[in-house]
Amino acid sequence: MSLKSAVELRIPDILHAHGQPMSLSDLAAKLDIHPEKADSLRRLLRVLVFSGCFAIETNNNNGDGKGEEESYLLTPSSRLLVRDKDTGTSPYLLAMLDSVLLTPWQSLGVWFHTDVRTPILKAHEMELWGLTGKSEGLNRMFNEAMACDSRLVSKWLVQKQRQAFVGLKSLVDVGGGTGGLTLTIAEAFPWIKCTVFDLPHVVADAPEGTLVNFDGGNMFRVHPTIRCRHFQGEPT
Ligand SMILES: C[S@@+](CC[C@H](N)C(=O)[O-])C[C@H]1O[C@@H](n2cnc3c(N)ncnc32)[C@H](O)[C@@H]1O
Repeated sequence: MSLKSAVELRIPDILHAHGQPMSLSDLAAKLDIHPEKADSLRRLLRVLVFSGCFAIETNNNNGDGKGEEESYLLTPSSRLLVRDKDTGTSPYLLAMLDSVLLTPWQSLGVWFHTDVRTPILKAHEMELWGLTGKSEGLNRMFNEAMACDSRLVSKWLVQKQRQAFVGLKSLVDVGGGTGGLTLTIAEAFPWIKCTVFDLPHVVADAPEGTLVNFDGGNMFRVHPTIRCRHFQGEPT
């Protein structure tokens, strides 16, 4: 939850934009937090330094051990939290730490005594993809989370695994979300007719005017005629 707070406060973006170690006082000023919370900010950052999310530098401007000030900087893991088109994974982190996914943990022990299929179903009386179909905000949050996760690997896939696409004329990404992965494939291999198949409320949130066709339906009821399928994650 400390990391979630840091992402909500956009600390990774601020440290990234600063371009050099940032002092606690500069960071507090930039965040515009309540003056009484400066020490709480220092404690929050300490926790995240301890877990390797941020690094700390101590500057002694006078060289006499007095007037030392801590400065913070990104590490390789927190660099992945900078909101960036290709590698930013903040949307994924925020979705995974959203109350809709944390609430089921509160009744995990009880769930073991029941015949209910998943802890999410037990807590919300509906599976995750049903819940996203009922709330536009939740739908968008999860679609962005899935897309940023896919973007992280999509460049590697089309550059390092090109042979997997040789000879393909068409491809359907079943459960392909809003096309985070398939858009990269379509741009890299424009001769492949790419389609994303996902639930209607998900494809409704997909970008328009791209090289990818979007088709909405339930994968357990509709079986498109295709020669290559991409699956990610467990079917619900
Ligand atoms: C782990 S996510 C995969 C996300 C995707 N690979 C991307 O890049 O965004 C699983 C996807 O399966 C979809 N899904 C779940 N149940 C489905 C069903 N019955 N029919 C079609 N799609 C379904 C969800 O809507 C979700 O987008």
